[in-house]
Amino acid sequence: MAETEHPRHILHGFLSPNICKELEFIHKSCSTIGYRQSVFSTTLPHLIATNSPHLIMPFIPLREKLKEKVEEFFGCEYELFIEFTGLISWTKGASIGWHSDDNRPYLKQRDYAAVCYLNSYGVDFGGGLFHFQDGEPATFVPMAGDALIYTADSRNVHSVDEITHGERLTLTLWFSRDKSHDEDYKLVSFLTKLPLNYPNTGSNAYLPLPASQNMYWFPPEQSETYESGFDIRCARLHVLGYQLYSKNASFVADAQSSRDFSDIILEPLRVVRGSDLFDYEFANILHLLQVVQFYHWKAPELKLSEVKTEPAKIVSVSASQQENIRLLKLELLKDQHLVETIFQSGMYGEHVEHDLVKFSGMVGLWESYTSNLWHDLVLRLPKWIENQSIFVDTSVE
Ligand SMILES: O=C(O)CCC(=O)C(=O)O
Ligand SMILES: [Fe+2]
Repeated sequence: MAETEHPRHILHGFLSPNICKELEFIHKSCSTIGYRQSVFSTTLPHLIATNSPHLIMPFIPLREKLKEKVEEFFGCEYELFIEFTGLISWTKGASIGWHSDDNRPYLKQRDYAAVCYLNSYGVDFGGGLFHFQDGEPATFVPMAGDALIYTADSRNVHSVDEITHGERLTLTLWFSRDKSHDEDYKLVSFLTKLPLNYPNTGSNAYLPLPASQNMYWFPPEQSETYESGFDIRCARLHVLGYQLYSKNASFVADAQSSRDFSDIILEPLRVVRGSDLFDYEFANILHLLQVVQFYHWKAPELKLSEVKTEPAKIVSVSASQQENIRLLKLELLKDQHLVETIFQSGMYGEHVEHDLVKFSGMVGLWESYTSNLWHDLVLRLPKWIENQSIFVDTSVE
C-alpha cells in the first residue's frame, strides 16, 4: 500500500530498451505539434485518424500492465479506466512549473498519472529533471525504461526543468475512476469506423494519411502564413541527413502555379542522401518518414546481408534534380537554424549510420512489420468491439 502523505512510486526498468526504441520510432514518424510550447505529441486517436491504427498495437500490453501496477500499488484493483495515453516529447525551451495533474476543472477526473521515460537525461537531452515539491524523492532523473507513478492530486505537486537541448520523450498515461472518461470507449468507436475489409491486397492499405498541414508546422504561431519556421516531418528527415525529391517541385516554383509546396509532400516523393537518390516512390511524406525512422530503429541490429537490398535503384542526382531538391527544402525548412535547435542534440547528436543501399532493403521489412501489426489488430478488434474495451487477448495468440 502506498505511503499516504505523498503516494508515489518508481518502477525501475519497467520498459525494455527495445520497446523504448519502438515507441520512439512511432513518435518520430507520427507526432504533431503538441499542446504547449516546444512540445510534440502522438495520441492514439491521431494514429487511428492518420490510417496508422496498427501502430496502437505496441501500446496495448503496456497500458494494461501499467494500469495493473497502478491499481496494485494504490490499492484500487479493477477500479480504474485509462483516461489518456500518449507519447509526448519536449524540446529546447519546454518546461512546466509546480502543478498537480488534476489542477484544472476539466482535469478533475484524473486520479493517477504514469510517466514512462523512453530516453535518458544526459544522453538524449539536457535539463528536464523532474522535481516533487514535497517528500522523497525530491528529484527524479529520467532514464530510459523507468516509470514514475503518482496520484494526480495536490499530494504530488511537481515540476519539470526547462529542456536545454535534445528531445525528451515519454509515454504518459492518466487514469480515472470515472467510466465516462474511459479512453478505450472512444478508441473502439474510432476503430469501428475503419473499413473492415483490411488488410486488403497490396500494401496500399497500410499507407499513412497525413493530417492537415498546420498540425506539422513549427512554431504553431507561424502556421497561418508559413513564412518562417519549418515542417516537422521534413525537419526530422533533415537532421538525419535525408532530403526530398519530387518531380513536381519545379512546376510549383513557377510563378503562375496556384499549387503549394505543402501539397507536394502529400504526393509521391523520393528520398535523397548526399548525391544519391533512391529510385523508389514513397506515397507521401509520412510514408517516407515512417520507413526512415524504421530504418533508424532497426538498422543497428541488422547486417547488410540480412536485408534484401536494391543497389540498382540507387542513382546519382542530376543537376536539375538537385535544383528541385533545393527548392523543396527552401520552402519547407524556412528556418534551418531553428530546425537544428529543436531537433538536433548538438554534442549528443544522433550517431547515425549512412547506407542508402541498406535503407533500400528496409522498405520490405517495414511492410512486413506493418502488415503483421494490421493482422494482429484485425484479429483482436471484434472482441474489443464486443467488450467496448481494449485488452491483451491471450486466446488469439
Ligand atoms: O514528463 C514528465 O516528467 C512530467 C510531465 C508533467 O508533469 C505533465 O505533463 O503534467
Ligand atoms: Fe504533471
